[in-house]
Amino acid sequence: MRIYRDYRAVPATAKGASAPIGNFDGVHLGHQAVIDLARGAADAPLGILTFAPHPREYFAPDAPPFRLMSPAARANRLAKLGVDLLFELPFDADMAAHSPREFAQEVIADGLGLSHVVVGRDFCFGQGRKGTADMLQGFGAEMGFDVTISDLVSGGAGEISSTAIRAALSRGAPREAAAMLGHWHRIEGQIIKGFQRGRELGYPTANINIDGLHPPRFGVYAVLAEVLNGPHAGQYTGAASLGVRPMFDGEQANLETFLFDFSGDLYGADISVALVEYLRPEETFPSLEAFIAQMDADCDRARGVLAAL
Ligand SMILES: Cc1cc2nc3c(=O)[nH]c(=O)nc-3n(C[C@H](O)[C@H](O)[C@H](O)COP(=O)(O)O)c2cc1C
Ligand SMILES: Nc1ncnc2c1ncn2[C@@H]1O[C@H](COP(=O)(O)OP(=O)(O)O)[C@@H](O)[C@H]1O
Repeated sequence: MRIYRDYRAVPATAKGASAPIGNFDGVHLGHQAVIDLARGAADAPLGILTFAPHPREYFAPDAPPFRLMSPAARANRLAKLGVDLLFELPFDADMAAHSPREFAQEVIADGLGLSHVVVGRDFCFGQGRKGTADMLQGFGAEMGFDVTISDLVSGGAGEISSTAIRAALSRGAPREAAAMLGHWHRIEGQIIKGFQRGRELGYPTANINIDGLHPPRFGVYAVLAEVLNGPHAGQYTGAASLGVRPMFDGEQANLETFLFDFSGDLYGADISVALVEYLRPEETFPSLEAFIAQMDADCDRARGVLAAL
């Protein structure tokens, strides 16, 4: 998958793609359906037209974090779906100032040269969100690209949306989130140094920062982990603690993963951690012995959960 960030500098070899437009936060089943429509619509490379940062982050930079995934995690997921060309355009003052017509002309037609575009029925675009899916179809007829308008995909229990997935994660229901995502909810990042306490407790953990991401319910989870690079790259099972570590008066929330049956140095590698089951909230314990006994019990339970998958 090739990634382009400047719509004014897309080479001729990357033009002509068939692409859905959207934020694709989570790359959930609804997103996958529009991606499949774009894949099937034209005999052309499969593209994605998306933005980074998310437009809501641009317009409301101080709002609480809501993203399900970082742009890097989104790119990894899209590459796995067979996307050829990712147009990850910066959402900035220049982009926000495009009227619907200017966006269609300068970005879609001239910049990316898309042959086919797929958007959902509720799609809005351009300055002030004034552009609609029907307007885009009109621009396409004029400017030379086809537009498919997709109906919204619903799951068994209702509409599939990033909002509903966030709500499931906030409740500590990662399986409900996974049913809407079509895959486990994963948190990805680079393994950073913590306070080096874990190894003394017998539970060294691979820590990642969760800044900028929607926080799932804090607590202990059974997890599937993938170390993405470095000498220990591979798949692991584990137990992870998401939160602020009240036992040690932590403040900065992070995700700390203990990998089963592993020892080695993981600092600097990237890890992708899939939340499978919520086991319990974070707690404080009267002694380190009691804390370690609880972590032993957590790991036994997590092994059972993961063995049953
Ligand atoms: C299975 C598991 C359960 C945990 N449960 C708690 C908990 O209930 N309360 C808490 O404060 N920290 C909990 N933690 C986080 C540990 O406090 C943290 O990983 C440890 O202090 C290591 O910190 P460090 O990586 O900064 O050295 C848990 C960690 C694991 C792996
Ligand atoms: N089974 C394991 N699971 C997770 N990390 C491990 C494991 N074994 C060794 N490590 C290494 O130990 C480091 C964590 O040790 P820890 O004492 O918790 O320090 P930190 O506070 O920096 O997280 C990890 O980043 C990794 O390099």
